[in-house]
Amino acid sequence: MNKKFLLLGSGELGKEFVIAAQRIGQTVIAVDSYAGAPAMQVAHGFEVINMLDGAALDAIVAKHRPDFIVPEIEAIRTERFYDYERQGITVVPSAKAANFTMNRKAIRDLATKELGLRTANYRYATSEATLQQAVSEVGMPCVVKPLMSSSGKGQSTIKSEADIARAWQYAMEGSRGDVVEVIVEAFVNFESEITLLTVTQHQGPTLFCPPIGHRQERGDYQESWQPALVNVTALEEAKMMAGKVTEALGGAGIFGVEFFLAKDGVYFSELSPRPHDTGMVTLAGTQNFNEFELHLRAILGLPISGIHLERAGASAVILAHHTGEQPTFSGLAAIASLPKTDFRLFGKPSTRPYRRMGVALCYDDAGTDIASVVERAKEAAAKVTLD
Ligand SMILES: Nc1ncnc2c1ncn2[C@@H]1O[C@H](COP(=O)(O)OP(=O)(O)OP(=O)(O)O)[C@@H](O)[C@H]1O
Ligand SMILES: NCC(=O)N[C@@H]1O[C@H](COP(=O)([O-])[O-])[C@@H](O)[C@H]1O
Ligand SMILES: [Mg+2]
Repeated sequence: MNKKFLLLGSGELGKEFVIAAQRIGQTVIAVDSYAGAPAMQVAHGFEVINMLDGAALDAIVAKHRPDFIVPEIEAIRTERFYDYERQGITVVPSAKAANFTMNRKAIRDLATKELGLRTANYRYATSEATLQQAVSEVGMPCVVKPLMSSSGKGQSTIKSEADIARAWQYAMEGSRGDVVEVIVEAFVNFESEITLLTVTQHQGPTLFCPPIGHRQERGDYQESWQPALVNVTALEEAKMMAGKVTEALGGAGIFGVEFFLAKDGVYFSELSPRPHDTGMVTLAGTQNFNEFELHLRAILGLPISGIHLERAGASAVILAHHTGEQPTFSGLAAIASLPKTDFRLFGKPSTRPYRRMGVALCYDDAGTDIASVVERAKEAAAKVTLD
C-alpha cells in the first residue's frame, strides 16, 4: 500500500516521521514556511507556504491530492481541515484534534469544562487591563502564555504586579498568527512532569507508552527520559485522562499528553496530536517502536501488537546560542566515541539563540538508574558545539 502524505511542518519531528514512512515505501510531500527544512531534506517533494494562509493550503492540497494530511506543528489554518475531511482526505489524527489543539483555548475548555479533567485554574485575557483582572482572579504566581505558541515562546511567570505589563508584551511578541489573547494559569507546584505517549487506533484499543519524564527551561524541553518513575495510582489516573481526551478528539495516531504530578494529584496540562519533542527519547531504542513508527502504523491502520520498554534511555538537546546561517558542528568525534550513545543533527539551515539543532541519545539496560542515563545524555550533548 503506497499512500501519499502531506506533512504540514517539516522540523526534526517531521524528519523522523518521513524516514519511518520512507522505510515502508510511502510517499511524503513536506511543507513548511522556509526552504531546506529538516523533513524536506528526506521527502519526495516539498512546498514552501505560509500554513496560516487558508488559500495557500487549499492550493497545495488540490495540487497533491494526498491520502493523509499529517500536521507537525500547531500554527496551521486548521479550520480548513474539516473541509479536507469532507473531501475524503484523512486528517491525522482528525480535523477536530488538530483544530482544537492549534489554540490553547479550545483544548483547555474541552479538557476542563466538558471532560472534567483536573487542570490548573485558568482565565483568558485580551489586553493588559484584562490580564490584570485575570491575574487577580487566578492568583500569583501564575503563568502567562499566548493562546497560539509552542516550545515556550512568549511564556512567562508572573510573581508580582510589576511583572504584568512585561508578561503581556512578551506574550504578544511570542504569539503566532493573528491571535491577541493569552491564557493565565495558576502555577502548579509540581514534583515532576511527564509526557504520556498515547496511541489511538482505527481498530484496536488505545495503547500507552511507558511514561517519559522531562525537564523544561524557558518553556522548552532540555532532557527527557524513559521510563519515568511514576507511582501506579498516578499513572493510572494519567492514562484515564489521556484516554478520555484522545477519545474526545477522535482519529488514529500518536498523541503526546502532558501531565504535572503534584502532591495533591495529577494535572492535565496540554497535548500534541502528533509525535512529541520529549518523545525523541524513543530514538534511543527505548521501545519496540519509536514514536514516529507508532504514529505511522496507527495512521495506516497497521496492527500494533503491543508497546514494550526495551531499555532505559535519555535525550538531551543540542541548542544554538547565536543567530547565523549554515552552522557547522564541532565535537562529533567526541560524542561518537561515547559508549551506548547516539545523536541526531537536524540539518536546520539557520540558527537563533536556543534553537534546537540536535539531540544526544543515551541508553542502558532496562532497570538502570535513570538519573545516570540522563547525566550521560547531558554530558554527551555538551560535547557538541556550533560555530
Ligand atoms: N501552570 C503551570 N504551572 C507550572 N509550570 C508550568 C505551567 N504551565 C507550563 N509550565 C511549565 O512550562 C512548560 C511549557 O508549558 P507548555 O507545555 O504549556 O508550553 P508549550 O509552549 O505548549 O510547549 P510545547 O509546545 O513545547 O509543549 C511546561 O512543561 C512546564 O514545565
Ligand atoms: N514543541 C514543539 C516542537 O518541538 N516542534 C518541533 O520543532 C520544530 C520547529 O523548530 P524550529 O522552531 O527550530 O524551526 C517543529 O517543526 C517540530 O518538529
Ligand atoms: Mg508542552
